[in-house]
Amino acid sequence: MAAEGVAREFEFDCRPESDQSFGNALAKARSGDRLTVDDAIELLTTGSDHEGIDHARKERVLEAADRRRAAVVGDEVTFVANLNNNVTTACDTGCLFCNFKDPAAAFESDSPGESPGFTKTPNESRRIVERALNRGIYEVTSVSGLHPALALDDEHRAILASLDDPPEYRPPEVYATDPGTYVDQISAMSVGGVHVHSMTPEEAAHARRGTEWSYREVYDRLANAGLDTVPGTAAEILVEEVREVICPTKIDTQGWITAMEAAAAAGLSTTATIMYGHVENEAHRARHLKRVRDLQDRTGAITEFVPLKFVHENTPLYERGLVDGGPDPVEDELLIAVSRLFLDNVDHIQSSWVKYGDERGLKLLSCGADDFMGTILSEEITKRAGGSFGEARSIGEYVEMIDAIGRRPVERSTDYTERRRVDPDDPPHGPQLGPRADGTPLIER
Ligand SMILES: C[S@@+](CC[C@H](N)C(=O)[O-])C[C@H]1O[C@@H](n2cnc3c(N)ncnc32)[C@H](O)[C@@H]1O
Ligand SMILES: Nc1c(NC[C@H](O)[C@H](O)[C@H](O)CO)[nH]c(=O)[nH]c1=O
Ligand SMILES: N[C@@H](Cc1ccc(O)cc1)C(=O)O
Ligand code: SF4
Repeated sequence: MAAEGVAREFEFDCRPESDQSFGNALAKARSGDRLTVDDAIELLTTGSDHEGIDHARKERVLEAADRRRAAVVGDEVTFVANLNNNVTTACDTGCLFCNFKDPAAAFESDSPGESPGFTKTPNESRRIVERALNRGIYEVTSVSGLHPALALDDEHRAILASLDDPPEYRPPEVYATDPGTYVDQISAMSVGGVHVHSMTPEEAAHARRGTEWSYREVYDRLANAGLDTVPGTAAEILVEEVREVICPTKIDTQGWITAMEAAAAAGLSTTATIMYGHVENEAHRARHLKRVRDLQDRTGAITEFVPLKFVHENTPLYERGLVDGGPDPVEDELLIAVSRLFLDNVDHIQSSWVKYGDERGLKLLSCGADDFMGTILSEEITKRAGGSFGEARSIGEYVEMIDAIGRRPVERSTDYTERRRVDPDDPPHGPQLGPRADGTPLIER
């Protein structure tokens, strides 16, 4: 384990410096002017002309963001009744911030011992979604490792099998469990009117490897199979010098943007994320926000922005001493606030109780965030990285927490087009927007 204070310093080209002043940046933020990257650097650092955070200035940034949130979306706090159903943990991509993955070799039929993670067949996925639908959920989120046997569809499988040296491909027969194709999994999960939120840009890249297919072709076929919206993870930090350190074999910034544009062109709306608090600095965060805002100017397809705090405990970045922890709470607050102020074209900013816990997650709802994520019912990414805030929230817990901070609890659909205000004084509380939801509580405690 890395001891405190021994984290390696990186010689990045991009430094948190600017020609702007904190005062000017704050004035622009308050009056609703579109912010520049330099403005964002000033706000994220509370002034790049001095070391450390100025707490009085920080409060001014948070206050401006909270006001902006109130002006854009009012006092509603939304949440979704959803299920996470990740298909497989097999992944050889080797991102240094990730402990969700297991080496694919551990899943081969002749591998000794039990494999540490899981791979589900399409039938298993269907049964899991069916059961959750009966409990009232209406969204399934599915993000997975890049299993070497996963191909887009049968045609893609045949192409990969015919290549002399196929990229990251091994036939399903090699493995103890066949995950089927992406199209098999999506159509299996697309049952009973559930909304399928799946196929990140990284997964879409895996679904076209070894072919000349465009991302548009891939997302068109997936949409035909029942895909509804796309999670904008795999964004991490959209600056090459950071990706080279934390995820050197992942798609690059341009690849991520191309995939997101293709999803939008295929008629799918998306979320967008940032995974922050590892080796990057405030100038990288600011540039990332600019790339997301530019993308949204072109597509208008991003329904929400999701800041993901880096959870460090069990990750190679931490174990190898490249970082000595994740972001501190002040950085979380400023990141949420500046996301709200900078992304003037994205309506919703999510606070993740999985990453921050309830107490900090609620605080972030007063720093610019207005969405409190989903019930999820199962969680593996953060848990495996060392997070400990649990795997589910009930509608009752949502209502109680949101009411306690004086805001209005609202159940929403994935794309926010359907919304239902929940009356805190009329329990019991259960989901009502799902195709089989009848208001029965999702989780009995
Ligand atoms: C685990 S991957 C699964 C989907 C797919 N393999 C991909 O990379 O897009 C989904 C996302 O989880 C997030 N993630 C992984 N490990 C994390 C960690 N230790 N802390 C915070 N977020 C993490 C990353 O943002 C990553 O893009
Ligand atoms: N922030 C996290 C999420 N957010 C996704 C939501 O649950 C939901 O799918 C989305 O808002 C679309 O409606 N999911 C996680 O599993 N972990 C997070 O940290
Ligand atoms: N699965 C991601 C979170 C996520 C999922 C879907 C989204 O649309 C956005 C974010 C994580 O836990 O880190
Ligand atoms: S972040 Fe995704 S691609 Fe990277 S190692 Fe983890 S599961 Fe694999």
